[in-house]
Amino acid sequence: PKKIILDCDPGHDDAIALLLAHGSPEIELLAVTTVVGNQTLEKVTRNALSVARVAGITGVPFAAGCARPLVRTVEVAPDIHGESGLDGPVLPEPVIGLDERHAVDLIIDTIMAEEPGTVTLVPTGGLTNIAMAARKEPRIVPRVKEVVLMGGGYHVGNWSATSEFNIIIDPEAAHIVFNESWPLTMVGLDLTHQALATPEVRERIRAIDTAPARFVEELLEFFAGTYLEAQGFLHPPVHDPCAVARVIDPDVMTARRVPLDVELSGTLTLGMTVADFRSPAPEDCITQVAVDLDHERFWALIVDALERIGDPE
Ligand SMILES: Nc1ccc([C@@H]2N[C@H](CO)[C@@H](O)[C@H]2O)cc1
Ligand SMILES: [Ca+2]
Repeated sequence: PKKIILDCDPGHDDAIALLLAHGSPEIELLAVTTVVGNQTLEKVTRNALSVARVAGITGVPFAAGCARPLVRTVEVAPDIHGESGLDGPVLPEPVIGLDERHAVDLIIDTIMAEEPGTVTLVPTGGLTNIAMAARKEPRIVPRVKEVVLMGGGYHVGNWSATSEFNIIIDPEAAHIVFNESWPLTMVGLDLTHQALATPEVRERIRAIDTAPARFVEELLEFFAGTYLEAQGFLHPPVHDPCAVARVIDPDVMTARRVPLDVELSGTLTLGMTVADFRSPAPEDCITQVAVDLDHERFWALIVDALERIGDPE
C-alpha cells in the first residue's frame, strides 16, 4: 500500500477523503493533521476526531497544526461548510485524543522515520502546515515521494475570479510548497468540478446502509444545499477525495506535466496557480496538473472504501 499523511481542514469533502483513505486497501494512513481553513483550527480538529470515530480509525496519530496562515488573517468558509465546519450530521463525541505534537512536528517526525521516498503528502486544505514543515526541516523535501494536493486551478477559481480557496487563504505557504524540489501534482478545480455527487451516486452510497454511509449521505445532503445556494451547482463537487483517489489509482485521472507557480503580487490574481501549457514542458519540470476524471472509477473507489469500513460501532 501507499503510505500517506493527510493534512486537512474538515470540511465535508475532507471528511470523505479521510473515509476513502481509511477504507482503501491501497492506502496506509500514517498520520492525519489539521490546519485552519474551512473553519477555525479548533473546529476542524474536533471534526477530524469525530470523523475518526465514525470511520473506526484507531492507532493513527491525529495532530492539530497552524491556527493562522503565515502572513494573512484567517478566512473561513461557513457558507459552504456551516458554522461547525461539518454541518448536517450529528457529530459523535471523539473517542481518540490528539497526539501531543504540533502537526508540523508530526509531519516531520513521520517522514524522517519512514524509508526515504516512500511517504506521499496529501494536503486537502491550506498549505500552512506543509510550508512550515519544509522550512523547519528541509531534509523532509528530498525524502517525500510526492505531494498530491487538492487546491488551485489552471482555469478555474472559486474564492476569486482566478483563485481557489486552499491557495488564496495562504498564498505565501502555497508559493513555498509549489516551489520546493519535490514532485507535486495539483488536483485543482478543473478536475474536482468533475467529481459531482449526482443523485445516482448518492443512491449507491445510501444503498450501502451502514452508519458511515449514512454519515456521508447527511454530509452530502448539507453540502448539496450550500453548494446550490452559494455557488449555483446542481450537484456538489466533492473535491478532496480526488487527491486521495489519485494516490490509490493514478489512472483514475489524466495529468499533464506543466510548470506551476503561485501569484503573490497580483491585484486581481493573488493566489492564482499559473500553469504554463506551452509545449514542450521543460525537461526539469516536476509539477503536473490533473485534467480529466474517470467519474465512474472515482465513485467506485469511494463506494468500495465505505463497504470495506462496514459498521465500526
Ligand atoms: N466554496 C468552497 C470553499 C472551500 C472549500 C474547500 N477548499 C477546497 C475547494 O476549494 C476543498 O478542500 C474544500 O474543502 C470548498 C468550497
Ligand atoms: Ca479541504
